[in-house]
Amino acid sequence: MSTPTSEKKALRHHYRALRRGLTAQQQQSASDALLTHVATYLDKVNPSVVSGYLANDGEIDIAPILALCWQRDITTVLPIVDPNNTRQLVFARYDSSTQLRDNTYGIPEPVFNQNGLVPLADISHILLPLVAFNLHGHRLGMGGGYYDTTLSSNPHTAKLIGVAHDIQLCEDIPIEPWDVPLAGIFTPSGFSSF
Ligand SMILES: Nc1nc2c(c(=O)[nH]1)N(C=O)[C@@H](CNc1ccc(C(=O)N[C@@H](CCC(=O)O)C(=O)O)cc1)CN2
Ligand SMILES: Nc1ncnc2c1ncn2[C@@H]1O[C@H](COP(=O)(O)OP(=O)(O)OP(=O)(O)O)[C@@H](O)[C@H]1O
Repeated sequence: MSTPTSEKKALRHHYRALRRGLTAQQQQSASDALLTHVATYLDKVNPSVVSGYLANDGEIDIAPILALCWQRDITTVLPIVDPNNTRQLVFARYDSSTQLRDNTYGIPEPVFNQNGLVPLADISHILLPLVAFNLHGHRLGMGGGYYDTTLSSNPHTAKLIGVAHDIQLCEDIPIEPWDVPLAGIFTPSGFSSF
């Protein structure tokens, strides 16, 4: 029987393969185009603390965006998969001197250090890596439930903004009760807010 969970699994497989299939040149131009949209947005909203990610598995590379934040004195943080607490993320300060190590999924993340942690409540904007998205603010992530669980079980005021390649647009994303909606999405073709 097809369930939202099994449908999500099949969609994840499809959209992860699509983004991994982009050439290095397509990835580079996607990242360049994204930077121009985000730079305009940063000028407008002047965020205090931005959460990002380090691209993996064909995700669009936002390293230039994080570097731009540093130039503008905007604090940047990265998620850390909490090894002691299933499905929870914590957030650690990230700058050019941050020591990284690979997490359990092979994604680089800051070495856990109590002093470097930034409370979720202090984050103004979270750039969420997506596997697929629709234009109503629904998203499909990697399936760990990390962002959904963290954002639904801890108080926060962060604006949730997805980041994806245009080819990750999918109008039939199954919606489950715990899915936390996005306020907007950046793709190389622009910014949409919902
Ligand atoms: N770059 C990046 N960083 C991120 C995320 C992300 O999606 N992208 N996350 C967003 O949540 C968190 C990590 N969540 C992840 C959840 C599952 C898998 C993953 O590869 N799952 C395997 C199955 C692993 C297993 O259970 O054995 C797979 O689907 O193949 C990766 C990251 C935090 N950091
Ligand atoms: N708020 C929550 N409370 C309890 N379980 C949850 C919650 N959110 C997600 N889960 C669990 O996590 C699993 C993965 O959720 P889902 O398929 O929505 O992941 P995702 O949105 O792709 O992942 P992510 O949030 O990491 O980007 C679900 O099967 C569900 O069991």
